[in-house]
Amino acid sequence: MSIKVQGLSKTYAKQTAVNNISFTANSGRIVGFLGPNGAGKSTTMKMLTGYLQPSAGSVELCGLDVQAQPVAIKKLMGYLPEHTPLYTDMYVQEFLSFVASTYGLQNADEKVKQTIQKVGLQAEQHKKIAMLSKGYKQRVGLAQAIIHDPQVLILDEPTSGLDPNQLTDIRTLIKTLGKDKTVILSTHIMQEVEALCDDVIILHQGKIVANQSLDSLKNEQGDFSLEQIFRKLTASTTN
Ligand SMILES: Nc1ncnc2c1ncn2[C@@H]1O[C@H](COP(=O)(O)OP(=O)(O)OP(=O)(O)O)[C@@H](O)[C@H]1O
Repeated sequence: MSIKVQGLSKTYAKQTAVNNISFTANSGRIVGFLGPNGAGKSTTMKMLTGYLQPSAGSVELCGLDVQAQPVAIKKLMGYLPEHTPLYTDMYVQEFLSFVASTYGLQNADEKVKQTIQKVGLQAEQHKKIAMLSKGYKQRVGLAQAIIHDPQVLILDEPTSGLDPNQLTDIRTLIKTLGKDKTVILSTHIMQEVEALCDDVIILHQGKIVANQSLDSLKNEQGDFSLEQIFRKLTASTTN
């Protein structure tokens, strides 16, 4: 099992953003992490990657505790945050070489070249990151997440800001990556979930309201579209 989350909670001051959630995810599966704005998706993803300390509960990636082994964890997983913190004064190639060096990668130049090709940054590689359009900055974010070939990929809204052509390219890439990795991705685009995901976790007000394969969720809910199912499961306001 690549990801094991048990009793995970996060409270910011008085607000409970994530409320005692547990789930697992396996290699070779792409998990869609869905929920309305403010449901707790980004907060959960930050805890999965060790960037945020949970208020309670634990996360294991490939058998390692995220809090106890933060350095080992970084090598196992790639993370594309919602707002990618890029070194915007660096050139694309220079930045990716820097990232490769932080992982101590062998054949770093070759890895940088391959990654630039994978995410379609060839034409932009000699530009400063600050000069790139939003969609291309997103590609640099994705490149830094995959350059070390991690077993687990956590992608927070990976296709936000991409034009329709870029969307197709990046979805194809994520689908390919998902064949031998565990991918958790958040998105608000139901079409994307249909196109990419094997499994779906829906969060609502910090709690899990659905956690199953996409097929079983759709079968269970009869003739409803995924959008209708999402609305039904996230309609109540109990807080
Ligand atoms: N640093 C913070 N301090 C206080 N509250 C926070 C902080 N970060 C997030 N929250 C709150 O926690 C809740 C969950 O936020 P989170 O960003 O995890 O939601 P989300 O599901 O990713 O939303 P979106 O789809 O809008 O990106 C929200 O109510 C948010 O206002």
